[in-house]
Formats: sequence, C-alpha cells, structure tokens
Amino acid sequence: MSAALIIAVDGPAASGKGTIAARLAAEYGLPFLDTGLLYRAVGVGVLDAGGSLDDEAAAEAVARALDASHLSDTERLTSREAGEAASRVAGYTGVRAALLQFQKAFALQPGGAVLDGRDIGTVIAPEAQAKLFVTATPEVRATRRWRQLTGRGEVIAYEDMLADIVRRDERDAGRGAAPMIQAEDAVLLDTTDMDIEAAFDAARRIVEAARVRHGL
Ligand SMILES: Nc1ncnc2c1ncn2[C@@H]1O[C@H](COP(=O)(O)OP(=O)(O)OP(=O)(O)O)[C@@H](O)[C@H]1O
Ligand SMILES: Nc1ccn([C@@H]2O[C@H](COP(=O)(O)O)[C@@H](O)[C@H]2O)c(=O)n1
Repeated sequence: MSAALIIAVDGPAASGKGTIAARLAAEYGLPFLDTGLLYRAVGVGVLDAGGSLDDEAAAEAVARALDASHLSDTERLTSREAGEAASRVAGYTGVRAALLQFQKAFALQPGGAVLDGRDIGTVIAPEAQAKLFVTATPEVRATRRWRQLTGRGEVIAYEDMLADIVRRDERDAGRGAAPMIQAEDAVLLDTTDMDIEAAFDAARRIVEAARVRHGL
C-alpha cells in the first residue's frame, strides 16, 4: 500500500463539494465520507423522536446513539427539512464532540480517505495532504439545490431556497463550534461558472499538485 492520501473537501451548502468529493474518491480508489449526512441524521433523529431542535441534550443523545442504520434513508436525509435541522444541531458542541472520533478515525484509516463537510481541513483532518474549499455564489448554489429538490418532487420556491442557503451559510460560518472556514492551506475552488465536469477537472488538478508536493 502506498502512503496515505487524505483529501479534505469543505465548503458551503450546495457548492458541489459532495459531487466533487465522491468523484475524487472514485478516481483515487479511496473510501468516502459525506460528514453532512451525520449531522442530517442527528437533526432528523431529534425531529422523529418528537423533540425540539433547541434541546441540546436531546440532540447530543441522538448523536451518541448514531449508527449506520440511521444513514440509510438518503431521500429523507437529503431533504430540505433535514438540511435545516442539521445546521441547527451542528452548532452544539456536545453533538460535534459525539461525532468527532468516528470522523477522525475514518480520515486516518490506512491508505487514506476523502471526506467532505465544513470542518474537515480545520478540525477533523488538519493533516490532510490535499485540502479544497469549494464554493459558488449563493444564487448559483440555490439554483443547483432547487433543481435537485424540485426534480424529485419537493415543492419549493426559488426565493425560499435562496433564503435557506443564505441563512445556512450565516449559521455555519458564524457559530462558535468548528465554524465553516477555509483552512489556511486549502485551495479555493469557485465553481460558479463551471459545470460538474469542469469542477471535477479543476479539483483533480489541485489534488495532483498536492500529491507532487507531498511525494505521493
Ligand atoms: N458544477 C456544478 N454545476 C451544476 N450542478 C452541479 C455542480 N456541482 C454539483 N451540482 C449539482 O448541484 C447539486 C448539489 O451538489 P452537491 O450535493 O454535490 O453539493 P454539496 O455542496 O455537497 O451540498 P450539501 O450542502 O448537501 O453537502 C446536485 O444536484 C449536483 O448534481
Ligand atoms: N463537517 C460538517 C458537515 C456538516 N455540518 C452541518 O450539517 C449541515 C448539513 O450539511 P450538508 O453538507 O449535508 O449540507 C451543514 O449546514 C452544517 O451545519 C457541519 O457542521 N460540519
């Protein structure tokens, strides 16, 4: 086995970071973790138990009990409601602490891994050899997410989608616990004017440069 390659892909909602991260994982034959799904599962778990998203202790209890069975309903977890719930519970330090070790262990497995989220390059895997911060304008991200959700039957106005995106950016970047921020050594990838293929090509070039730098 060659030396480990950890690829950290962070960025705001609907920037395309998950699409890029999954493609990079396939390209390099690495396991992939969408860490947003963990927070989404916690938010959905609180709602399904009839709890309040304001109840930090309840959210932490759900996070501590989380296992693979809570991650299987992809349709529900990727809904608008789940995204909103996730960003509410993600601000709780107890929730983040409960999910920390699993994510760190995933990143540090032999051979390496690809993870996407908000704090991968800063908190989960600061040692990652390749770090990307993927972004796009709020309007473009809202359009992408609107197309994704309406394409599978969710009913939502574009203006509400944009307001969701802007509110989520503010909450994720403004919280005290592991806020969304570009790591100092991350490369910014603005995909506003790129289709998926162009964004992936740009991401792959960033990773290739990192591999050369690290002799991997
Ligand atoms: N460069 C792009 N051009 C057009 N559409 C894109 C692009 N990148 C991703 N998409 C589409 O936008 C939607 C959101 O992409 P994706 O789920 O990868 O974003 P994300 O940043 O991982 O979102 P999340 O906030 O859920 O983690 C998907 O439907 C995806 O196919
Ligand atoms: N590493 C992470 C990943 C996600 N979050 C929070 O979860 C919300 C949903 O994430 P998506 O990537 O699926 O959109 C997100 O808005 C964050 O609040 C996080 O805090 N850290």
